[in-house]
Amino acid sequence: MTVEAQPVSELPDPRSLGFTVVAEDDLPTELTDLVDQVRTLIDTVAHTEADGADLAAARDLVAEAVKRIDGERRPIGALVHRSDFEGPVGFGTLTNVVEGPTNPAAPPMRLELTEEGLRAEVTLSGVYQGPPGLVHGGWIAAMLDQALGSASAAAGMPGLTANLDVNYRNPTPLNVPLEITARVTGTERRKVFVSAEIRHNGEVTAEGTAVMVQVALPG
Ligand SMILES: CCCCCCCCCC(=O)SCCNC(=O)CCNC(=O)[C@H](O)C(C)(C)COP(=O)(O)OP(=O)(O)OC[C@H]1O[C@@H](n2cnc3c(N)ncnc32)[C@H](O)[C@@H]1OP(=O)(O)O
Repeated sequence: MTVEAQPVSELPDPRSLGFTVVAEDDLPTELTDLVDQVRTLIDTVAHTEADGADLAAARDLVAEAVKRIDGERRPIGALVHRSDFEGPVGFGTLTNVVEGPTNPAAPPMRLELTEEGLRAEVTLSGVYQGPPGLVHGGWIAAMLDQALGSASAAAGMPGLTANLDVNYRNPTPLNVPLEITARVTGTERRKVFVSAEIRHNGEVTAEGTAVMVQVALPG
């Protein structure tokens, strides 16, 4: 197998396909600060032992906050463009559940380009719990899928996951830094083969491989 990334310049700009695109740098800091605060709220609500009166007061405050910002909404499918990725490979969905910058349900994770592929560090709170003290296996798969798909896209070959294979090698703990790495390992026609790992303290806790299939875009 060989890695034959198509020239990035041949990829269409999603704006030309009718997608709404927001530049990440144009997202108001008030919005990204709010996302961080809501993330804290979710974790706090999930673990609180506050009494009924405080819970009722908090519910009313949250309801008031929702009323304050509810109104015009960006469309489902709106994309965000990261300026640190060159050209068309820098697009992702704004509310992507693993990495979307406006999605408080997403962990605070950001994949960065490296010489061989992509890398991120993330610490998952108890909101992502499966077994006691450990990250849910579905979330492990989701983070690997995101890293695998993004590695293919960052190499100029965006596509959809056709097959995802995950091996859970060791328990993945909550509330500690995790490292995620991913890279393209080969291509065959429209198929892109990718591999990724999650590590804690240098030890692999989970690894995944995927077949991404590049899809023809209308245009
Ligand atoms: C840009 C920002 C980056 C964001 C990263 C996001 C990461 C998240 C990625 C995802 O979660 S994507 C969402 C989950 N995946 C899907 O919803 C995909 C659903 N499946 C499909 O839409 C189609 O099955 C698919 C596009 C994957 C393939 O259908 P096609 O009709 O285009 O392909 P076709 O059946 O002609 O097969 C093309 C090649 O792929 C191979 N293939 C297809 N399905 C496969 C499979 N399941 N496993 C292995 N190989 C497969 C197939 O054998 C063939 O290989 P060959 O070239 O050797 O003939």
